[in-house]
Amino acid sequence: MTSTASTSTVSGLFSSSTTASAKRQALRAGLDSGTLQRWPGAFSPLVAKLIADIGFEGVYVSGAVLSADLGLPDIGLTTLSEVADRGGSIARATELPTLVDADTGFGEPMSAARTVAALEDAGLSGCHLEDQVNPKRCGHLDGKDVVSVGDMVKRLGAAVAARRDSDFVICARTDARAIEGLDAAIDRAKAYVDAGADLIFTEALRDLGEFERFRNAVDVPLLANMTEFGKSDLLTAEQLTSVGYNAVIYPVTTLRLAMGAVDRGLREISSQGTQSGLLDDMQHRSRLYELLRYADYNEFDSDLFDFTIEGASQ
Ligand SMILES: C[C@](O)(C(=O)O)[C@H](CC(=O)O)C(=O)O
Ligand SMILES: [Mg+2]
Repeated sequence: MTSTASTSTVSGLFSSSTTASAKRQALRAGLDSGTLQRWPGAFSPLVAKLIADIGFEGVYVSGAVLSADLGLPDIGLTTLSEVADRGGSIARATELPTLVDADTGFGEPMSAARTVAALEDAGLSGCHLEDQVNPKRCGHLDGKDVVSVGDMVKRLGAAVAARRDSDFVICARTDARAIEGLDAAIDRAKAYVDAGADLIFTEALRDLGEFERFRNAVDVPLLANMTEFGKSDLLTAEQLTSVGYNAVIYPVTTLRLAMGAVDRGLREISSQGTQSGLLDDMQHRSRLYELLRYADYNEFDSDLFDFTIEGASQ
């Protein structure tokens, strides 16, 4: 080491400086705050850093994105270890709380219990468990099915019992709207609250009126899923706030944005033989280095940092 790093410079460089327990408290405080908590999906730890930098309240880790990233469809093929590992890497990269998609809990109630323990160990702030049958599928596709209320209550009960940090948020998702209708979905949500759910994920509601009806019927924090090209209208943060929702996820949005740009960019390189016309669409090296806090690592060891914007070719 060529220089002595101060504690403040080193803080958060190798893992977040906020403890898992403090992040869980922050998540709960956000849900109680009366302000809509906005949690974009991070397809990587780097994206989680950008989400924090732009000023969102939390980070979401999507099962659909995690599967797609592995080149797989979202049909329950991913494992608990893959989700805990990737979710943990993302949670570690940010000071914000991170909620992770735990699908159906990866099996029977005992597996749902083990899922909660593993996700707590990985430093996540909460997870959602859904009432779909195994194998599950994307909640905005037709042909999905749900387990009985009793089976989901057992799944949730096991998850709640396994929790060691009482601030770890257990979110129950009901997929029933698209199968049994809104009233049945609301009844299920009430049963899930009685089973110990802290937050209800109201999947695939159609329009603002349905979100409002859900809000009026259920007395715990509610989460809206603003995924694109699905069954729900894309409501604004203001609209969701106006009907009293507490949290919103944009689960696949950053992946769709990035993949759209990569698709266009690869086509241009293929047709033009160069990427030079694409530079304005790219994140600049200096912005990447800012997000990664390159300069602070350099202060830790001044042999590391050799980049200045002045010296860059573009
Ligand atoms: C929220 C979700 O569970 C996810 O895995 O991100 C998906 C999102 C999507 O496929 O658009 C879902 O709604 O089922
Ligand atoms: Mg999912």
